[in-house]
Amino acid sequence: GHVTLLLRNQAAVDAFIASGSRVYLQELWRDPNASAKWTQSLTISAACVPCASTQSIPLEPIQRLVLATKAPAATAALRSVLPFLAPGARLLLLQNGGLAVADELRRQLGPQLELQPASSSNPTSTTQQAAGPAARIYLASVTHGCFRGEPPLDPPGPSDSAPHPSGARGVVHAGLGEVILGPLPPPPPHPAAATLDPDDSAFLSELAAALPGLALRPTPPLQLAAALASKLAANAAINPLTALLGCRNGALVEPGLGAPLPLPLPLPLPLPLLPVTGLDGAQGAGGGAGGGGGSGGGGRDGGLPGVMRAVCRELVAVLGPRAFALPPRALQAAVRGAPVQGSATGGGDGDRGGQGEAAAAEAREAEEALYEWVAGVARATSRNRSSMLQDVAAGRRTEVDYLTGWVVSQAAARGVDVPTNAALYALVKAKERLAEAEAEAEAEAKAGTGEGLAEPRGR
Ligand SMILES: CC(C)(CO)[C@@H](O)C(=O)[O-]
Repeated sequence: GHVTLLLRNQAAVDAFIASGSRVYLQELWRDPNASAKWTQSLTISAACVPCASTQSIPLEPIQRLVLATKAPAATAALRSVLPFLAPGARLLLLQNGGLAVADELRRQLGPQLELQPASSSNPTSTTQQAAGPAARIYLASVTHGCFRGEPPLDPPGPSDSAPHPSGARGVVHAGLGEVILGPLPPPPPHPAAATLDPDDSAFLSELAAALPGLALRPTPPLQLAAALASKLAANAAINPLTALLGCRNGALVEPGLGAPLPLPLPLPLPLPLLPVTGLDGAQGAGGGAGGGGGSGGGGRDGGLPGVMRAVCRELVAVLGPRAFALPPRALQAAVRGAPVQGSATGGGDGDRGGQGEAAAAEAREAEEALYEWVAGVARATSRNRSSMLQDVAAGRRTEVDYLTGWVVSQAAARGVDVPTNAALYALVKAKERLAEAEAEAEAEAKAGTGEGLAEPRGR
């Protein structure tokens, strides 16, 4: 089919055309030594919506829209293309924080997209999109590792004769993950379907077959909601910490850096820096900071893993222990080397402690499994600079409102205390404001010296 790249303004369209109207791809995961070949797309037309009517490119009714903006821009971008959507258009939303983006869409574009509002008490539909001409919305949890890169100026492959212009748009696919993609789950308390309806199934299977490099997994709404909740946990635990500390993901789980040092500390200690009189107290009380001593787990609740664990614990308290896509209990227990206890979901015999105890045990298991999964994501992406770290470093608005901010607002609505998430949220917002103020001051300084107005040098 015909692909049109919709960009934010005419300047971006002009720049894309000047760069050759193509997108280049390097699949580094296939060949990790950087010599992997660049391949190029066919020529792609580009347009911007506010100026589309004045362009020579007629914007045909959009049948399929891939919305690849950051979370804070998603609703506005979708609103801008509403008049161009064909009846029954399929919209693929790829943002981090899919659950928060879905909430915002319901609030702001619900009537236009015929979405079931969160407050609706009519649970008749299991997929929340009304029958008829309304758009069909799909959300995704994406775990591929990608970043923008510029291909070298020489021709990318033997079939290409001419070098491309400088500034060509390249994407480096560094880590192979997957795209868990399915129909927008309905808002709670409506039940989400555990199977795909035939129309969605046919569309998603066709897409998966057409794009094998994306490892696209068609997923029913119920399982998709769980995958989005788990991904949210990874983003809420990893992104704020890496953005605040300016570190790569792996540092969060690195022993001795993120993770607490084993106690007692190996000698010799760096004694010269410590006042001799305070030594006993300092070692005994300060060493287990973070509550590790109380848990009896050799400091397992301390250090940065302790913070990530607290983020997971709070998420389980807000969304419930069954909201996440976690490995089956037997597998979790096997991984930890622990015997599987009686069912915590009720109905088991020997239910002496009553339901409260069973629920607490289930919550503890979910917290532990969620933390293990999140720590695994940090290890698997250890060389990554998280998207939030990159946003902060570039002075851009982060997605924190759609990740930690969403957790905090859901917690408030349900009367649950989430002190760790609340603190991380406040810190990232402060960091955002500081970066913004710095960028403004820098721009003003440049304008004052005329530096920002200089002609670009060379070509
Ligand atoms: C999983 C993740 C945290 C890895 O860097 C990624 O979703 C990100 O950077 O936002």
